[in-house]
Parts: sequence; C-alpha cells; structure tokens
Amino acid sequence: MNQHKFAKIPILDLSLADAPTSRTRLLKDLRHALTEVGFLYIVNHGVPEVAISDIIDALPNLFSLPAQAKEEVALHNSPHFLGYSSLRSETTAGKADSREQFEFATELEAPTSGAEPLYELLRGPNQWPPSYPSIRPIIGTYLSELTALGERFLRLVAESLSLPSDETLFSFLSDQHRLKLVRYPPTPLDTCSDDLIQGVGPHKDSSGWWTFLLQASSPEVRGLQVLSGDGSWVEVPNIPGSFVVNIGQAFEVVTGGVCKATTHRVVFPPGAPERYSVPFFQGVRRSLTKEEASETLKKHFAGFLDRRVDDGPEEAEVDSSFLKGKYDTWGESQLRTKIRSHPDVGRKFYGDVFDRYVNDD
Ligand SMILES: O=C(O)CCC(=O)C(=O)O
Ligand SMILES: [Fe+2]
Repeated sequence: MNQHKFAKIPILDLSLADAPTSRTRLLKDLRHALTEVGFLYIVNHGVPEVAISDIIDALPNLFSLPAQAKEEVALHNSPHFLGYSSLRSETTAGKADSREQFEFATELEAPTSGAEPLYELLRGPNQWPPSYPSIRPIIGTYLSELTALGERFLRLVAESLSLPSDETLFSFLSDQHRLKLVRYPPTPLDTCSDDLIQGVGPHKDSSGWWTFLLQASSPEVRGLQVLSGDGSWVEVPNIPGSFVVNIGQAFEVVTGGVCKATTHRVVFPPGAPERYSVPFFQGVRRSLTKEEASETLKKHFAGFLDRRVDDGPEEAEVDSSFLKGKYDTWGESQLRTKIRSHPDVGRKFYGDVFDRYVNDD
C-alpha cells in the first residue's frame, strides 16, 4: 500500500479562503495535504470558541458521573450504538483500548416501518444522562457547529481537488454524524516496563467521511500519533485553537486512493496524565453502494496526479473493508464493523445476522 513519507503535519489557516489570492494558496496547500499526508490541522476554522470551551469544560463532569449514571446510558442499551462504553470494552488491532467514551450522534428518530434495510437501525435517538441535563444543549450546539464546519471544509476539498462542483461529494453525505467524547485514564507508573500503553490501537477511521478531532486536554498532554510512509510514528501535538482533520475510509474509496485514510493510534508511556479528546465523524450515506463509491469519480481521479506515475497497478487498489467486504452498501458494512467492535450490542439487537457478520473473514 503506497503511503507517503512525512515528518510534520501541515497546518492550514481556513481564514485564507476569504480573499481570492490567499484562497488560491490555501487550496494548493490543501491539495498537497490531502494527497501527500492525509492528516492536517485546521486553524481559524470559524467554530465559535464558546462551543469548544463548553464541551472541554463538560468533559471532567461527564466522566466523573457515578458508575450507575453511566450504566443508565450504556451503549449496550442502544441498537444505534449510542451511549457510554467503559474502559477496555472496545478492541482495536486485537488489543483492548484503554479508554472510556460516550457516543452521540445527530438526533434522529429510529426507523419504525420494519420495511427498511436492517442497517437503518444505525439511525436513532441519543441517550442523554438524566443526572446531567445541561450536557444536551452543549452537545447539540457542538454537533451543529461541526456539521457546518464539515460542509465548509468539503467545499474547499472539492475545489482543491479540481472537481467541477461539490455536488457529488455532498450527495454522499449522511443525515447522521457521530461524536465521541473520550477519556484516556492516566497510566500507571510501572518502573519495570517501558512498554507503551494502547489508548486506541492503529486504525484508519472507518465510521466517517472525514474526522474532525478536538484534542481536549492541555497542550503538554500527548498521545496521538500518525503513521508515516517510512514506518515511523509522527506525533500530532495539541495545537490550541486547532482541529486535527483526517480522511476516513469512504473518502479514500471515492478518490480511488488519491487521498489516503492515514493510519493513526493513541499511546502513552507509563506515568502519563489523563487525556481527553472529542472526534467528530462526518457521516457517509448508508445507502451508498460500492459501485457508486468507486465508479462515480473514477474518471476524475484516474491519472489525477503525476506522483502516481510510479505506482504499480496493485498499489492503485484501495485497502478498505468496505470494498473488500461482502456487503454492498456502506450502511451494511458499517453495521458489521459496529457489531464486531461491540459484540454485546450485536448479540442483543442483531441476533439474526450476528454470527454471519462476526465469522465472515
Ligand atoms: O483520541 C484521539 O486523539 C484519536 C481518537 C481516534 O483516532 C478515534 O477515536 O478514531
Ligand atoms: Fe481515529
């Protein structure tokens, strides 16, 4: 799989989009970041500071709710995979992740007709902690601000990749975007070991089109790293006022691999402090088929960049569970991913397909 070598993550100032000359420079830098790195920071992004500080301030309160209050909104109550999951309940790359999280999404009604595809059950209401009612408007505002940011960003992406219009990219967007509030606990100071502790194992973001990540602890708190083409892990420090933006698997598919979903992880040495983060996953339309995803812009991205001249034909193939998997729609492959990450929810609500999804490698 062809990946690029890089030592630093580019920082893009979105306010440059406001004047014609600086916009041209921004678009050029964006194109470079999308095609050569797959990870970038954005600053001056237009999300109001208060929307961000409200969520940062809420994190310690939310995570210090008593165990019983967390259990009331546990993910295993929700066929929509929304709610609280405890430390070590999720595995990535075969190892338990040392983090706890609350997952929310655009507030939607669950399907009622029974006639819709099963994956439509990914859609549904949030679980709001009854003992912390003020969290609801904070999350609501943040979700709508990030939805708008995602759309502004997508327009710039379309322009930077010379698409004739942004219509196609927008037609692949979902009505549901997901948000995780994540806490990585401090790591024990173990003098006998200098092994790194896995906050979340190496992965490409599978649930989104684009991810907009808020690193929500103070700047000296580290942990996020991204894999460079030479096999080294590059640190992604917390730059105040920024979001980290990275490409999800569906976008990699749609661009024929021109824009790569870059592998990343969160790790800590022994004795590291607690860390908070808030990833927003811009959603992909559940009914998007493999064919639509890989064919619609194929012509546009074929031979798109001179840098692809050296690639062999096999390298042009995109590594994606969506493409390689047995399921035709993005919704079904998402449902399978979710069931595999949270087998308790899978067994409880998706008994008819559970075995098939879990044993289909
Ligand atoms: O916590 C972070 O900084 C990254 C989290 C992440 O990569 C994810 O949840 O997909
Ligand atoms: Fe991620």
